[in-house]
Amino acid sequence: PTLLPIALVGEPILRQTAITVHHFDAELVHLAEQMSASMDAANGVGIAAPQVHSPLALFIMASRPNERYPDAPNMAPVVVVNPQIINASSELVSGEEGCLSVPGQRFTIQRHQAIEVRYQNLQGEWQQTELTGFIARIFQHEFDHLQGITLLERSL
Ligand SMILES: O=C(O)C[C@@H](Cc1ccccc1)[C@H](O)SCc1ccccc1
Ligand SMILES: [Zn+2]
Repeated sequence: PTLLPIALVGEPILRQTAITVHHFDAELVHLAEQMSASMDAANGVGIAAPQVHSPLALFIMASRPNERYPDAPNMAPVVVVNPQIINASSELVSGEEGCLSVPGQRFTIQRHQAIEVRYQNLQGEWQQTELTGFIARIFQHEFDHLQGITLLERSL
C-alpha cells in the first residue's frame, strides 16, 4: 500500500466532523491498508482518516509499548468504523500524548480511564467493548479527530 501524506494542524480537513461510512467495500479495505502503512511509517499507535485527507468516520488503533507507556499492551491493529462512546468513567487520568498532525510536540492531556465503546469492523459488524488505560487513551484521541478536535483544543 502507498504511504499517504499526513494533514498538519491548520488544514481544514482536521476541523471537520467525519461522515458516516455506509459502504463496506474493497475501497474501504484499501483505505484502511494505506492508513495502517502510513501509521507504521510515522511510528504511530493510531491514525484517523481525516489525517490522511479522507472525510470518513474511520480510524486505526494499535497499542505497543513505547518510551512514554512502557507497559502498554502489544495489540494487533484494530480498524474502527462509525465509533460511538456509550459510557465514560468519571475517573480521569493525565498522560502525555503526541499527534502525527502536530509533529515533534507532546501535550499533557486528561482522558477517561475507562470507556464503553461501540463500532463497526471492516465487514460492517457491530462490536461493543470496554477499553481502559492507554488503549482507551488512543481511542479517545482518534475519536476526537473524527469530531474535528485536535490536541491543541484539549491540552492543559
Ligand atoms: O496523531 C494520532 O492520532 C496518532 C498518535 C496517537 C496517540 C494518541 C494518544 C497517545 C499516544 C499516541 C500518534 O501515535 S503520536 C506518536 C506516539 C506514539 C506512542 C506514544 C506516544 C506518541
Ligand atoms: Zn492525533
